[in-house]
Amino acid sequence: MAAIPVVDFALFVEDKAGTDIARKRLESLATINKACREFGLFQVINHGLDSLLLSKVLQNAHSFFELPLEYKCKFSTPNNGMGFVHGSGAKGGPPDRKEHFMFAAEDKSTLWPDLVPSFRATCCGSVKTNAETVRQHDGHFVPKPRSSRRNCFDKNEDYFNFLHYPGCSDYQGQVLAPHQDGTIFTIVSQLNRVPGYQVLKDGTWHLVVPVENSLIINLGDIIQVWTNGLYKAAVHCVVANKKQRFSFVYHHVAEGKTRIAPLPEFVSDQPKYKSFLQEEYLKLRFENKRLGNNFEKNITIDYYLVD
Ligand SMILES: O=C(O)CCC(=O)C(=O)O
Ligand SMILES: [Fe+2]
Repeated sequence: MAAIPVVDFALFVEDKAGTDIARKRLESLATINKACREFGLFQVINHGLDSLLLSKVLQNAHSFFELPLEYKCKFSTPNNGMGFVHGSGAKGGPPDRKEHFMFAAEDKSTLWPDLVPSFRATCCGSVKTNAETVRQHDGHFVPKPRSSRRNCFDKNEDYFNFLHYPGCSDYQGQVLAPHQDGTIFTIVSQLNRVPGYQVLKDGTWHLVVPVENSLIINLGDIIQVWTNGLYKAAVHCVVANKKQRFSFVYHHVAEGKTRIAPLPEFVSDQPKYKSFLQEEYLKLRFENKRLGNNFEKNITIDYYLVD
């Protein structure tokens, strides 16, 4: 079975010179490049996200999801998909066996659960450190469009999601349906290291074993379009585990008005995708889900394929 690489990001920040470190950096970049083409995903260690902060995030997730459903539902905002969501999953497909709390990095209107006093501060702290990690490392795997570089990341429209998958003793199937993220990329922390996250490659599902203090970097649709299909948006799902599982997921998106299209340096023949706005694609996906369209009709990036 093909192994999913674990890349050490410390290599890129260490203030060291020399041929040995230069060689290791090049090797890691080659590993990342291969993983992005094959899986659309790799794991990283020494990523700059403080393990103490992540353990606080886990404590908060425990405290919040243990609260009664009735209380948690007060934090639902169905018109924008943010806040607390119980279950969900596309209509016509199996329901997802999970609950989550989603918030946008810059959204001041988020309602925070008062019964978990440190929830908000921990979340906001993680926004900052995630953003720093991205700034430091995204150049190793994100081919940024030169023309729109300036406006693409100026405005932070990123969003975060806490997920809780209750332990399943009588069910072994998927608890989060297979999908690709409509983002540039997504950073997943398998908070309590309970396995479940799987990625599809050549028709086979591969478990992404949670290595201590690691994060999953999973490429989204936007990188697939920018690279004209060279890099894959990871097809991923979560399968049931006897133990409850917590994850913390950071969705990194381009500024809404960014026009997304294959970058010229990746197009040798024909562009495979038509151009679109990042916000238009996210809205289309959300509306499609909200209106309960058929499972088969889920909007994916194939919607923009050139005929
Ligand atoms: O819970 C996980 O590990 C993955 C969640 C996920 O794929 C998502 O939020 O898009
Ligand atoms: Fe996802």
